[in-house]
Amino acid sequence: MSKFILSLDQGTTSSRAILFNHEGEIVETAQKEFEQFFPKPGWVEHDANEIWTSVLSCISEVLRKADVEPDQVAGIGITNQRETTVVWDRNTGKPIYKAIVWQSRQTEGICQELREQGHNDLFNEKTGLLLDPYFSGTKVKWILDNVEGAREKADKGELQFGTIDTWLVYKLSGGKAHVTDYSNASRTLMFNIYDLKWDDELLDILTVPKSMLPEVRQSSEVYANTVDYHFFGKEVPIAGIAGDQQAALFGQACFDEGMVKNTYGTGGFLLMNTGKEGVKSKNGLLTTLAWGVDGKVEYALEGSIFVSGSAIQWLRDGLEIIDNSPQSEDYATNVDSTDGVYVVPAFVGLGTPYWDSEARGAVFGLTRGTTKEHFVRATLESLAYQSKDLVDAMVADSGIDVKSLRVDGGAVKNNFLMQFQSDILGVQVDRPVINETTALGAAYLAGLAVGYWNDKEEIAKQWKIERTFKDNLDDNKRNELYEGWKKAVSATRAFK
Ligand SMILES: Nc1ncnc2c1ncn2[C@@H]1O[C@H](COP(=O)(O)OP(=O)(O)O)[C@@H](O)[C@H]1O
Ligand SMILES: O=P(O)(O)OC[C@H](O)CO
Repeated sequence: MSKFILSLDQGTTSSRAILFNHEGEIVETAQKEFEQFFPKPGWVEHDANEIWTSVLSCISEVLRKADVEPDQVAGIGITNQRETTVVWDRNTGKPIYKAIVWQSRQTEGICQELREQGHNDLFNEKTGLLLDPYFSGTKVKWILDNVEGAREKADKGELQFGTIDTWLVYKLSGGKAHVTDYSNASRTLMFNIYDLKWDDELLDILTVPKSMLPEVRQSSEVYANTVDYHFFGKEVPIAGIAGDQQAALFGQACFDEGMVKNTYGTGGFLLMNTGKEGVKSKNGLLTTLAWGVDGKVEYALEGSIFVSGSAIQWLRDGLEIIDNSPQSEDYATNVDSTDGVYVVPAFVGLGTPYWDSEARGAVFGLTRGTTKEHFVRATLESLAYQSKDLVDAMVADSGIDVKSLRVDGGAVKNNFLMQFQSDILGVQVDRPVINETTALGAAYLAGLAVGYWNDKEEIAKQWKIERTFKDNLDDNKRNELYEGWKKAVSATRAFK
C-alpha cells in the first residue's frame, strides 16, 4: 500500500492541502480561499474558525480526489502564514477575537510607545526582530488591552495564545496539544532566539502572561496525533511544523550556509541560510530561526516585503484593470518599458529595509501617454525592485555574494516578472519544478520525523530546476532603472 505525506499550507489568502509522494512530487491538491476583514484602514483580520474549517474541508477534498485512505497518510506537516495571532479561551477553545493578521497595522500605537520608551534595541538583541506591528507580541497585548474581560482571564491563566500552526495543531489534536516550533516562535517578539526560551523581561514589557504561551518544540518531531473523527476513524501523527518562509527555505533544499530563496506570495520574503550563527543585520534585515531539526537549530537572515503578489490582486480586485493575474504578463509584454512610471505598493507601510509603518502607496511618472499596460508593468516591476532592495541588504550584511536565486510563490508563474528580476539583479533566477516549496518543506519536515525520508541529502537530490532566467541588461541601464525606483521610494516616504 503506497503511503503519502499530507502537507497543510495555511496562507494569508487561502488554505491548501497537498499530498506528496516519496519522490517529493505532488499527488493531489485542494485549496480554499477565506474572507479577509479590513475593519479600519491598515487593519487586516481573519476569522480563526473559518481558517480551521477551510483547512478541514481541504483535507477531506484532497483525500477524496486522490482516492487515498487516511491510513495511507504517514504523517502531517503544517506550515503557516506567520505572526498572525489567535487568542482563545482554554476552557471552551473559542477565540476571543478575530485573528490579527501579520499585515495589520493596528498595533502601531503600542510599538511607537515602546520605541519611545527606548526598548527597540533590547527587543532587537534578543529576538532579531524590530518593534513593528508585523510581529505577534504587540498583537497579543492589543487583544488583552482591547477585548473586554481578556486581561482578567489571561491573569487567571484562562487564555491561550497561538500563531496559526499552534491553532491548527490544537484543533487537529482535539485541544490536547498547545505547541509551536522554533521558526514560528522566533516571529513573536517574545522568544529569545539565542537562549531558545520565552523571554521573561520582554513578556514583562509587553504585559503578556507566560501561561498563555505554547510549548516550543523542534520543527520535525511528532507533536500529537489527530483525533480520529477528523480522519474518518484514523489517528495520524502531526510530525512537522514550520513558518511558511522557513518551510520554503527547507523545501528549496537551501541546507548550506549562504543559500538563498525568494518567495513571491501575498508578501515577498528573501531568506538566506546562515547556519549555526545568527547574523546581526545593519541593514534592516531580520535575524530569525530557520528550523530546529535533529536537536540543533539553524538561523536565517530575512528580508520581508509586505505587499508583493497582493499588488497584482489589487490590480484585479481593487482597480479592476486586469481580469486575472496571468493577464498582467500579457499587458506588461505589450510595451517595451514602463515609460518612466514607478508604482510603490506601500499599502500597509514598507518593511525591509525601510521599516516605515506610515508610508502609503504611490505612483510616479504619469504622462498623458501612460496606458494601463505601463501601469500594470510598473506594478509587476515593483515586486522585482523590492526584492533587489532585499538582495542588496543581504549581500551587505552577510558578505556573501548571491549568485543565483531560487524562487517560489504564486507570482513566479509570471515569466516577465522572473526575467525582469534577473535583469534588475544581474543574477540568475532558478525556478524549480515544484513551485509549492512551502508545502513541500513542511512535508519534508514531517517525513523526516516519521522515517518517510532518511535525511537532508536524500531530500536535496529531489530539487530540480524547471527554468532558468539569465540576466540580459547592461549595467548602465540596470543602474538607471534602479535609481528611479530609489527616488520613487524616497518621494513616497516624504509624503505623510
Ligand atoms: N501569473 C501571475 N502573475 C503575477 N502574480 C500572480 C500570478 N499568479 C498569482 N499571482 C499572485 O500570487 C499571489 C498568490 O501567491 P501564493 O503563493 O498562493 O500566496 P499566499 O501563500 O501568500 O496566499 C497572489 O497575490 C496573486 O496576485
Ligand atoms: O501567506 P504568505 O505566503 O504571504 O506568507 C506570510 C508570511 O508568513 C508573513 O510573515
